[in-house]
Amino acid sequence: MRPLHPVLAEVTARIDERSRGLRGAYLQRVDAMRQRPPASQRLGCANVAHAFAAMPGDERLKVVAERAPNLGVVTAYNDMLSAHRPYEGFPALIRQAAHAAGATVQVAGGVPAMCDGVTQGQPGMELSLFSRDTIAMGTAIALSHDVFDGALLLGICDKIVPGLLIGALHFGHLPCVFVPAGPMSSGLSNEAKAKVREQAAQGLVGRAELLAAEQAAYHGEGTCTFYGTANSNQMLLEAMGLHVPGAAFIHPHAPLREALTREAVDTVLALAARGGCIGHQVDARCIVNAMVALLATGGSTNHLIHWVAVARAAGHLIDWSDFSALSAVVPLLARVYPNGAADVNQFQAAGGPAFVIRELLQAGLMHPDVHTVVGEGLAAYGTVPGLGAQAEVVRAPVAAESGDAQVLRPASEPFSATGGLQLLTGNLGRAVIKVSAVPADRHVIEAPARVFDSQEALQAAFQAGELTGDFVAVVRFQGPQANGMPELHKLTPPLAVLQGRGQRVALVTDGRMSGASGKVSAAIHVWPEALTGGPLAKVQDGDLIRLDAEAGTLQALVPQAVWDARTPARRTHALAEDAAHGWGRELFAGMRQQVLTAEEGACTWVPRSPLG
Ligand SMILES: O=C(O)[C@H](O)[C@@H](O)[C@H](O)[C@H](O)COP(=O)(O)O
Ligand code: SF4
Repeated sequence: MRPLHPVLAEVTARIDERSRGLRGAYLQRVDAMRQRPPASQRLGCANVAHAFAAMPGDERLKVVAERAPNLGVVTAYNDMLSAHRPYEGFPALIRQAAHAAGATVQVAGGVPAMCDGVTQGQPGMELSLFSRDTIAMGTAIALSHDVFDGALLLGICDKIVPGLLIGALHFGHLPCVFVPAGPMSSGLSNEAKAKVREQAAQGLVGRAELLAAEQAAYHGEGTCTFYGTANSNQMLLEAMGLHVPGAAFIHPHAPLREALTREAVDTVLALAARGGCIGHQVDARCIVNAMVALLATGGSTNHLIHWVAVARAAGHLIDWSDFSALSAVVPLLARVYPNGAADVNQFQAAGGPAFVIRELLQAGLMHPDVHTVVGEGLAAYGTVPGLGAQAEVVRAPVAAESGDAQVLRPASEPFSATGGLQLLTGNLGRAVIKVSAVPADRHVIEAPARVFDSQEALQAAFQAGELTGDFVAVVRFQGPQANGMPELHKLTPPLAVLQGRGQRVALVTDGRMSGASGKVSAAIHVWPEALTGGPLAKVQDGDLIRLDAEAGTLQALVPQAVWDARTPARRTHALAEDAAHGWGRELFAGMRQQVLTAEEGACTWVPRSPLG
């Protein structure tokens, strides 16, 4: 194993340095909570009676008189996400496993979970980003009953894992284990699905054909099989040691899935017995390992927002310059759609997270000496699980070679020498771009601006055949304060059609894209956002815009005096009203008011700093 790469050491050290005060105060609170007596001794009699009133008598005795460990489950089960549908039966299985181990279990609470696939391109998507901190608050409400010796967190998709993690980190004294449910089996490939979408965008196929293709792609229980935000969450939880090793990408109804869930119960009980807790586990090295895992796999751009917020919840301050510094030395080891043709099942079959982690550890590109839920050291996550003779989980080291060199590469011969995510700076603000999914000849785009104040306006211009020649689509007023920073993934098919016709196109927006977005050059998460007078509000149709992912720049090539003389545009009253009403958007007005910038994690619970 090579020594730790100096850039990892340097980035980790600077995170520790800038976070010293925040992290120190956080750990003080964690340790004070850890020193208290067990729940049934520290709460008042009425509290204890209420907490365990509904438990069967023998269990009540165990937890109150015999001080058996009591586990809290926070579940994001619902029928809306194919990924979360399998969770319906998990609590019963977890209860069974806990009883077998002499412990008790209570479902501490449920949290909401939005399916970004259902809301993509719909008004509901404007609640999506804020659902993350709503889930964090729901997790806190569940755990605030304060009668737990450990927690099991059931969640997979986009905002749900970050939300559960942010919430649980505010109970950093607890040992916590995430319990995944696994991916859907492979259906129509993501590339074939995208092709039908582009045909539909051109009117070449009708709704019946498009629906048939979509339903052939999304056809059963489990997480969608592209490498979007949900599956990036799974990869990062493995890299943080917050799953039992190799739990991420096993099908929900595989026999091994049940064994892994049972193992998670034993694991959190053993962690509690050792005095482990999530607050100490998620240290700066753990956060850097997650950042590296994201970069090495071309993971979702949403994690450039969410993991800043997750880090903040544990008292760490990270920013896009940290990601950018790591991206310069972390090789791209995986090509999974949208960064390639394969899906997450093929990624798992080729070696999966275990292969990536083993390769990065060998190359000195991950911290090896970290806390995990199964013990000290990340090497345990370079193994793959299987089912033993007694239906128990057995593990073996992941294969030395990749099972498919088109999907997974060793660190010695990566797909590219740098990670797939790039910071952009310039007179249009700070932004990020995922280059790993963009053809190399589209990494630099210089073309006239076409300015839109909504995604619908761009779609209408496309349908009217107005988007001719080369252009940079500036879609603004999509920031967190404006309308909740929705994903604009519905713009991928029209822009991909135009790119396919040979037009050189790019997107620049203060909004987000989906983790499933890919082949069109997109500078996203631009801040300061247009609503607050940020530079995008000054861009006018015809301005020459240069997006240069190689140089890391995003510029309006407008004479300085002209630029300075411009007054930032304001969105229409109709757009402002639309962003504030309907679909419950009124309920999130407070979050739109106090949300921080994308680079500060779009946190809604942290006071805004004067710079923000
Ligand atoms: O960030 C993400 O990964 C996306 O939000 C993803 O969760 C969402 O479901 C996609 O939009 C679905 O992809 P399609 O819209 O292409 O089906
Ligand atoms: S991956 Fe996206 S579309 Fe699929 S279930 Fe999760 S949130 Fe919904």
